[in-house]
Amino acid sequence: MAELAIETRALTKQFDRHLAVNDLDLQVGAGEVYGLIGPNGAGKTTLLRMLATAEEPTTGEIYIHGERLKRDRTNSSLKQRLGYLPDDFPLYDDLTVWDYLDYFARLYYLREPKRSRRLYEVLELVQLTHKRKSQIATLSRGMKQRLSLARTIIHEPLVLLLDEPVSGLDPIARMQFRDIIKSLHEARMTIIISSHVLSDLEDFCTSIGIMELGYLVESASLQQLYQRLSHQHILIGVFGDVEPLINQLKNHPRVEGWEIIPQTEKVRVKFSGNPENCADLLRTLMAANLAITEFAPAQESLESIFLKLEHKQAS
Ligand SMILES: Nc1ncnc2c1ncn2[C@@H]1O[C@H](COP(=O)(O)OP(=O)(O)OP(=O)(O)O)[C@@H](O)[C@H]1O
Repeated sequence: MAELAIETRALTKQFDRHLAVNDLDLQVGAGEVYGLIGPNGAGKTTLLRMLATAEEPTTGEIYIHGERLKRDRTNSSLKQRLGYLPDDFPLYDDLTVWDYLDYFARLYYLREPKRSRRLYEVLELVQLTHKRKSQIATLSRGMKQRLSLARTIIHEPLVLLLDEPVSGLDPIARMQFRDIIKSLHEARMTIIISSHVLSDLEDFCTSIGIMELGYLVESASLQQLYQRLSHQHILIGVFGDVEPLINQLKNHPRVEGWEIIPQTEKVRVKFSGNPENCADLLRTLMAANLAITEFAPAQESLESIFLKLEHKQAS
């Protein structure tokens, strides 16, 4: 893995007799978008709050870019590198978008002319430039969430911690939020984003971690997950008789099974392998002079992969 942006070692948080986060070793590489999935009460918020120094760990350690993070006053510059969007942060309805962001920029000691420049920059990024003079009360829910994100990044943090930022947003608002996350990812920010629904995160995360009952039960890059578990189907069509196709399939080491689709000249093939193996199968069929009319690999969704891992709640 590249340089670690976030690392926790045996991180634990206990509330009375309840372990909300349990002996957690998390590693997030610099520049990753790490999706943290888990059902209600799994410990996601508690973990993010500890990473944001809003909560004191009971035991264990946190490192940000290799530097030990503490809640005391010893490392204020390190804390400046963090941006935290809690799931319930209030907005001030009476303020305009501009005044709200300006207020937070001042809290971070941004001075003019840099402050205005930065405000325009973040407004552009969250697509709210045209709303800068509007009162917050008049914004849609999606716009309010984008404004909250703008506040969270106003001081150009290196690490962004987002607690369920898309829950409650409609599909279009989600898509807009996702596009902004993609831009932040391109700008090499490291992002942890939590949700209790995998499908919210799957298409823009580079890694996924699953929490259940305070434990991190899975943590891997998307690529690793696909490689580890991906069994795919390939729909193959031939012109004419399917028998010669079946004979070829029998001899291919990556073919695990097949099913002839009734009343068609198509076969659904169960296949284990990467895209290169897939290309190899197609080459073999062509070399055998089969009249292929269709060759359509379909990758399994992450959701069904997780169901196989039996993290049913998280899916
Ligand atoms: N301040 C607190 N005092 C006591 N218990 C707490 C406190 N904060 C969290 N907990 C408990 O710790 C557990 C983990 O809660 P947490 O909010 O971290 O989960 P979560 O995964 O973020 O869930 P959600 O999706 O509901 O936000 C829960 O059982 C919760 O009741």
